[in-house]
Amino acid sequence: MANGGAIQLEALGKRFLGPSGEVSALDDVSLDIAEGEIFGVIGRSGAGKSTLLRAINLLERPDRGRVIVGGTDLTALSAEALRHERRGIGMIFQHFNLLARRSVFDNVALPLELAGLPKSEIRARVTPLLELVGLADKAGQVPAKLSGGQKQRVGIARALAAEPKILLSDEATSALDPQTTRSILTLLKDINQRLGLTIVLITHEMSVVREICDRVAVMEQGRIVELGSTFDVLTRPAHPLAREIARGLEPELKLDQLFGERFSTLPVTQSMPGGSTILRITFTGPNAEAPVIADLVRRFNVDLNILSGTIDYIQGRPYGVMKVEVTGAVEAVLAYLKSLELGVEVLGHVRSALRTAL
Ligand SMILES: Nc1ncnc2c1ncn2[C@@H]1O[C@H](COP(=O)(O)OP(=O)(O)OP(=O)(O)O)[C@@H](O)[C@H]1O
Repeated sequence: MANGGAIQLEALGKRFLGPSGEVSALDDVSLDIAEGEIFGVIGRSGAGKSTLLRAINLLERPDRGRVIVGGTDLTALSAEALRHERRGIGMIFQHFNLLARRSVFDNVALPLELAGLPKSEIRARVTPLLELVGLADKAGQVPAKLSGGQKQRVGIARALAAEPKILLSDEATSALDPQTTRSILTLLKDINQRLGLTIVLITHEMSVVREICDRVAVMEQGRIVELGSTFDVLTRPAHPLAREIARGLEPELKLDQLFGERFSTLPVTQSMPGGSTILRITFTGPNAEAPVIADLVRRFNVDLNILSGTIDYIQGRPYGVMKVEVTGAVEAVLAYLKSLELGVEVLGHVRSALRTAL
């Protein structure tokens, strides 16, 4: 089927009756996911991420709207036809969902057994999958003997057994330590590139999104509140929640602890002469790698104290964030930074130590 891994969600709605009344888990959600894309859905607990993911294979049937996968409207299919289409959509889970008594090989073979494939064909499919996920030497082990990362590799191999076009990942790395998370994400990226698989993953960790997603949707109360390339959402978030999540990746700088009661987020006024201003500068665009700090000091003769700085690569593009304390011609500094198309935000102001002492 051409375009088998493309997903179109059209005006999905889903309500649940919870203990405190009706909850709108999906509120008019429309979304196109391209074949071969790694798409992330992020948001707080209860935002509707799982409901959205599970709507893609109709494990959760929406009350309203259409789910079109590879050009086929799943919501219009008979139970039998839906079962068939679902084979094209694999799924992996936070808690792996492996069968404890079955060996690694037999766990991966299970969907093929259920589909009635002959033993020889099952072997011919499972063996290369175990190699793909790096578990060829564990085929005879039971899951209890494996680490969390290895269990998730079994889950991935099992999800791939039916040769799906789409892989849904439901918090697949949430139970893993950061290093194992990284290795699983690397594996998913590898699978995406080698097999051209579309991957839709939900997570509450922006670090996961940053690592592998091409695009990301941010959800809140059943709605998509921000949608864009991972780079754009991380570096230029528009919605307050997206901003908060993106900022969560930056090292925390407690300005009120650093400067005590001299720090204020209120705009600078005449009552605070001689103070300094704290700026957050983001380095993207054509001047992302220009020596801006030295330039500022030279041009405007300001005092500039670097409080924190990070440089990151998102989807292979450099992105830096620096927090600085500027004493002197702040207005001119702000105008200059903006003219360079750098992001700049005033985080607050610090009264001069001298005035406090008086
Ligand atoms: N089967 C259900 N019955 C009743 N309410 C449900 C059911 N499934 C989900 N909900 C509610 O729908 C809303 C969205 O839930 P959902 O699990 O999709 O959110 P989520 O973003 O995946 O959250 P989490 O990260 O905690 O898994 C929540 O308010 C949840 O309590």
